[in-house]
Amino acid sequence: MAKHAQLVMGPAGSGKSTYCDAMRKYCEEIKRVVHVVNLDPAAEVFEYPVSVDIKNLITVDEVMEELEYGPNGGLVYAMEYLIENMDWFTDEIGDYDEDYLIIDCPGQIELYSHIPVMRTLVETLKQNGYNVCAVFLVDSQFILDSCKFISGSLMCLSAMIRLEVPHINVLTKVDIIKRSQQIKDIESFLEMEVPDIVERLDSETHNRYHKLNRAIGKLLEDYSLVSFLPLDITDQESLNVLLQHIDNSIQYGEDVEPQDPKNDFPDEEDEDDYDI
Ligand SMILES: Nc1nc2c(ncn2[C@@H]2O[C@H](COP(=O)(O)OP(=O)(O)OP(=O)(O)O)[C@@H](O)[C@H]2O)c(=O)[nH]1
Ligand SMILES: [Mg+2]
Repeated sequence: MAKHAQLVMGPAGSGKSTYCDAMRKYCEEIKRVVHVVNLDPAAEVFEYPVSVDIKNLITVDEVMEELEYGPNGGLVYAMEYLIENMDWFTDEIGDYDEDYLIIDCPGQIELYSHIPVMRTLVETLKQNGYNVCAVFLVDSQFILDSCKFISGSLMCLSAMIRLEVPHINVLTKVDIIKRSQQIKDIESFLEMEVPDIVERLDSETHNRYHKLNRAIGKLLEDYSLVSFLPLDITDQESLNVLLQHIDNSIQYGEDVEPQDPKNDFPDEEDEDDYDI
């Protein structure tokens, strides 16, 4: 039987560890046996029980002390050390062969952009029989205008292209957006077609960038990338919809009906939006 894992990635503070805990709790409620793997060698406090912890292999503090690296260099060194010790990782996850893994990654963006750590990790998981879904989290507050939206989308695209596994982009902290009355701004981005986003971008940038705006728009359109699933972790139904998308992408379970992420925005006035 195929094994299944979510690789939870995204920039610093985007809500990865909070998501891992919320998703773990939700999975436990629906009687799915899950284990959370911590791959952040600088993490200090955990909300979730840690089943596999990179800190048992190496910590950023050790690297900083012994090699006199700074925190970012220390993190990169520790992740490269993990890659050189993939046997350790394979042994550790081997204890949870039957179960679903949720893997909490560090937030340094260079891990996703220009060093091959995540790619090697994904390859190792695949070799061990795992179907992996990349769950890429972006803080919803960072896509509230078209420039940020485009840069967030390109960040997701770069991770997606490097990993070559099913990929789901998630907008986190929607509970905050709901409270601050900015939900309509986010909704308008999620509903917008790429040409409209480019038009909006044009109106916010100098003429000399318009050609570039269109080229970026085409890139995003070609990869069908402007697709985010909004997540309000205070709403069980929001977690349910996201989990169904992830399950569907990695063929977990048999009766999962796919839905268009753009239609799944959690709407306080219309709870029926979530009915599947
Ligand atoms: N209200 C709200 N706060 C959130 C949510 N997700 C995360 N936070 C808060 O955002 C901060 C960062 O969350 P983390 O889960 O630590 O983010 P992270 O991506 O794991 O951060 P790094 O590991 O440092 O990259 C914390 O203060 C969380 O409590 C959310 O869905 N809603
Ligand atoms: Mg974290």
